[in-house]
Amino acid sequence: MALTATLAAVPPLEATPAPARVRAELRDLKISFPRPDLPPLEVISGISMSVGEGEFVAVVGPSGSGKSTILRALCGLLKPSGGRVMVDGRDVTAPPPGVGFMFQKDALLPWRTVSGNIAVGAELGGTPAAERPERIAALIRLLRLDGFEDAWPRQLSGGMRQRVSLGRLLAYQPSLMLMDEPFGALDYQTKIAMGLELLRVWEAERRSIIFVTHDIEEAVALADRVVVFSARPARIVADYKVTLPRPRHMRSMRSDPAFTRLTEAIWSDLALPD
Ligand SMILES: Nc1ncnc2c1ncn2[C@@H]1O[C@H](COP(=O)(O)OP(=O)(O)OP(=O)(O)O)[C@@H](O)[C@H]1O
Repeated sequence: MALTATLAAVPPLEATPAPARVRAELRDLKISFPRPDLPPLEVISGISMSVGEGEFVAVVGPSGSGKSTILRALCGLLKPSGGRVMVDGRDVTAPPPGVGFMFQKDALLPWRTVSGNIAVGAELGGTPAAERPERIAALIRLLRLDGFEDAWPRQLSGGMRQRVSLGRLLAYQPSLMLMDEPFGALDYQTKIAMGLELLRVWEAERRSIIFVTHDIEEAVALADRVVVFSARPARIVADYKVTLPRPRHMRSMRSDPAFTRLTEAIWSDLALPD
């Protein structure tokens, strides 16, 4: 595969052909935080990007560059200092309907079972009560949690807990999933397995995803696009289209020269040491 095709940086927003439907859009977004006795801390300095329907976009960048901050802005938890944050064409001023969040640390309710935790998503997402049992059972099968329906969170491994969190997120039926290092706390093998699990689910359900990670290989392995942030104040230093075929197979992909070239290009963008 030609290097230029694999590493083709997506042109700036104005020139990007419109995806089928834009789910989320940041337009010249600026975010600063006030500080006592100091000038405001400028965290985001003019970021423009959009995420199309069913698109999987990974965001990588140095620690403290503002990756979580843009997710919080998309959730309506932060007011921009400038520019616009839009979900489904509307400016975000409060948590928008249809946007679901998943963090590194699971936030399962310890007093609810696996089914009960997934049910929270269905309840919040407005699934009619009569349809919930079937939907929850389908998610339990999809996430390979069969046999653990009645287990308590404390009885689960870290990977299983994140699968339940993912089940709860999917039960909410979000049109946009914001994932902030969801597998960052897991061991290497479980992280790879969870990445594959997420891809399988995403291929079945095709929700739009913004996936923040520190892990360049994870970003390339999972996403349709990888957006690279600079150090704070963040701007976009690259926006790569990942042309690796789907479904993705971790082992063969890791030996694909296109995979290596892309991870190395991002490594250079982030100015990581050799
Ligand atoms: N509510 C807040 N008030 C003041 N400063 C904040 C606030 N939230 C975030 N910051 C600052 O904004 C910067 C970016 O934080 P953010 O959590 O978005 O970075 P990140 O790229 O997600 O980092 P990491 O990769 O380490 O998780 C940091 O310097 C942080 O201290």
